Amino acid sequence: MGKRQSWYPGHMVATQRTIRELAPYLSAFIEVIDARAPNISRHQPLQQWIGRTQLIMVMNKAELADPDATQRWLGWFKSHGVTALAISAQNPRVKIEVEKAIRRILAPPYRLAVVGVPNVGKSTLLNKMVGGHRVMTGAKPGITRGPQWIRLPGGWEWLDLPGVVTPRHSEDWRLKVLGIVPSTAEERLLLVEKIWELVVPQMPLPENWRDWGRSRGYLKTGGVLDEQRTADAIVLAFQNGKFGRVTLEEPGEG
Ligand SMILES: Nc1nc2c(ncn2[C@@H]2O[C@H](COP(=O)(O)OP(=O)(O)OP(=O)(O)O)[C@@H](O)[C@H]2O)c(=O)[nH]1
Repeated sequence: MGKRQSWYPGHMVATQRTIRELAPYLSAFIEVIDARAPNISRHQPLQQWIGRTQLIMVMNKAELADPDATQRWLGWFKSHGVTALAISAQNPRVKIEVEKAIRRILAPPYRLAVVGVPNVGKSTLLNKMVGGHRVMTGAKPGITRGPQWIRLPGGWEWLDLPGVVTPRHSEDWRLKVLGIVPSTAEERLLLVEKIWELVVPQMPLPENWRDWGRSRGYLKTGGVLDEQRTADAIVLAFQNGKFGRVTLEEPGEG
């Protein structure tokens, strides 16, 4: 219980202060969200923290999301006056796509920072945007990891800041399914039921997830199914898109 309440609050206070202080010097904040859960993977207070600085919503891991749902989300953001784009940070063309989108709405110099909840692909995106220019500073205790500017030709200035913010609904099963909030082994035995309900209609899969585990040979001594190993494997496979492209929330749901 205690662990749930103290989802690194000290870190959050520091992040909020850093973001508030930096906002006036930046052209835009790039908020990376998970395209499979674009609302609950947002950090709602961010808009308020950054004041009048532009917010660009980047729906990452789009290749894992339902493409029709992604279109609905892009339309929803547009209708709410929010600049949004759907990307795959692992795609080799991502730098070109993101730069093009930014050029459309901002003028140089482009002073940008990437923020977002854990595991949405912030580092992957930043590394793609700055190529080999990223300055790695130690994240170990005792080594200060402050924000650093990475200046590139063409007026691109990326701020390498430890921009992790916390998800608001940290108990939401969807954030656990996506690996944004860590799940316990026990929770994964419940998450697997939800995943199975979602993916069975889309894929040729056995009706019961346990049969999937048996077919993979996830057995303990004596031939008994290893439920935990099966559940862990299913959660991981879902996160990596092995059970198809699934979006977990629709615009306007809540
Ligand atoms: N399938 C897929 N995986 C991605 C994509 N972008 C990042 N990842 C993976 O998602 C995981 C998290 O990526 P990171 O770039 O470390 O995410 P982060 O937001 O910096 O994570 P924190 O350091 O926890 O804040 C890694 O395993 C990446 O390889 C994407 O577009 N598609």
